[in-house]
Amino acid sequence: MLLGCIGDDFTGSSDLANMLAKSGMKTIQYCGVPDGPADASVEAGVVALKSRTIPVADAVRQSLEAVEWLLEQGAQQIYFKYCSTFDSTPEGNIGPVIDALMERLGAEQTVVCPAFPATGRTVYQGHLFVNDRLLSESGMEHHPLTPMRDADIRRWLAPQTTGSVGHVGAQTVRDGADAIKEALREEAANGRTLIVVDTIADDDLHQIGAAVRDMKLVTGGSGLGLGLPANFRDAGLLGQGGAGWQGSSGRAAILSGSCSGQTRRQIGEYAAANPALKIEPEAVLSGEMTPQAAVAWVKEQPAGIAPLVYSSADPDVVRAAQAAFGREEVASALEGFFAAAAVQLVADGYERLVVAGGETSGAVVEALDLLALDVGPEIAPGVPALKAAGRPVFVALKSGNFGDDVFFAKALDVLKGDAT
Ligand SMILES: Nc1ncnc2c1ncn2[C@@H]1O[C@H](COP(=O)(O)OP(=O)(O)OP(=O)(O)O)[C@@H](O)[C@H]1O
Ligand SMILES: O=C(O)[C@@H](O)C(=O)CO
Repeated sequence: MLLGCIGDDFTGSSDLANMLAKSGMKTIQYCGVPDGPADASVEAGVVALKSRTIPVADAVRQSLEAVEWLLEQGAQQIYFKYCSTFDSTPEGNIGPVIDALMERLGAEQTVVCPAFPATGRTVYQGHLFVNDRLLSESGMEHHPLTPMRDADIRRWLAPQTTGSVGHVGAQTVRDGADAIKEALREEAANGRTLIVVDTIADDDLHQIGAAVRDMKLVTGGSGLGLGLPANFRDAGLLGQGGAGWQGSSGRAAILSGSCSGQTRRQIGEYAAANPALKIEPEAVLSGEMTPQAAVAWVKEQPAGIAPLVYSSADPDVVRAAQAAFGREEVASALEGFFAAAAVQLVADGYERLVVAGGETSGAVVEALDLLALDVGPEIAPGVPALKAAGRPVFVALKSGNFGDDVFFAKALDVLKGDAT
C-alpha cells in the first residue's frame, strides 16, 4: 500500500476511492478498520469510518486505529478525507482528528483542501463555495447534523484545532507547485500548521498534489486525490490499476435518508415514475412503521422496478421533527430503520442497493457487514459503483449533494454493469 486514506463517512470514502481508482491506483474501500492485512495488490486503501458526527473522542480514537493499520500495510502517505462542504461543528470532528493524526505521524504541517471543482466546490480567499454560492448560503446551513453557517474555512476550523491555521491564496496556487511549496514554507516559518489552500480548478489540484508529495499527512475532500497518484507514478511505484468489474442484474431497491436539496430533487424525479414509500420519523419512533413493513412493501412492487424508500424531507420538516424528538434520537432511529431494512432486503435476495446520504450509507454498510468494497465504474462525479468482496452485493453510496436529477436510474443501470 502506497497511500493510506481515512474517510470520515462511507459515501465520502467511496468518493475518494473513485477518484484514486480513476487516476490509476488499485483501490479498495474498507468498511471500518480491517482485522487482517490488505491484499498485496492494493496501492490505495481507504478505511471508511462513520466518524463525522460521533463524539470527538471516539472520532479521534477510531482515526488513530485506522492510521495504525494503514501504516502496518506500508502506507507512505496518509490522507484524511472529509466532506467537500467541510461538514463539522465548532467542536469538530475535522480539527481534532487532524491534530491527533499530525501528532501520531510527527507531521509538522498539513494542507486543508476541501475543494472538489467537478462538483462545484471551490475555495477562494479561504472561503468555500458551492457553485456560485458561499457554503453558508448553499443550503448547507440547514444540514440536519452539521449546519455550515460560515464559509470562511479558516475561521470555521480555528476553534476546532490546537494548531494554527494558515492560508495559501489562489494566485500562488496558479503559479504552480514550487510557488505553493515556498508559500507553505513561509507559513511554517510563521508557525502555521494547518494550511487552507485555495483551489478553483482541477489543474490547481494537480499543482497542490505535486507540492505536497513529501507531506506525511494531507487532508481534504476527494479533489486532492486527483493530484496525488502522479507522485507515485513518477516514482515508478504504480502498477496497471484495477482489474475488470462485473455488475449484477439482480433485484434492486433505493434507500434515502439524505435531506439535501439535490437528493430531494432526485427523489422527485424518480418517484414521479416509480413506486416510492415515504417514511415519517414519528411513525418510526412510535413503532407504527417498521423495517419489516417497509421491506414487505418493497417486495409487493412489480418485478423489474426498483422501489424507493425515503425519509428525506424539507428543512422545516426536519427541524420540526428534531425539535419534537431530539436531533440524535431522530437520526439514530432513521439510520437504524434503513440499516435493518437493508439487512432484510439482502437476506431476501436483493443484490443492488442505492443508498443516499453519508450517515445513512454508513449505517447500512455497517449493518450489512460489507468488509471491503471493490471500486467499479463511476456513476457520477464522486460516486462509483461498488462490489462487496466475496458476496453478491452491489452498492452505490451517494453523498447527499452529488448526482444529477436522474441519478437513481443511472445508478441502477451502472450497478447492472450495462451502462458506463
Ligand atoms: N425526515 C427527517 N427528519 C429528521 N432527520 C432526518 C430525516 N430524514 C433523515 N434524517 C437524518 O438526517 C441525516 C441525514 O444525513 P445523511 O448523511 O444520511 O445525508 P446527507 O447529509 O444529505 O448526506 P452527506 O453527508 O453524504 O452529504 C441522517 O442522520 C438521517 O437519519
Ligand atoms: O466530499 C464530499 O462532498 C463527499 O464525498 C462527502 O463526503 C459527502 O458526505
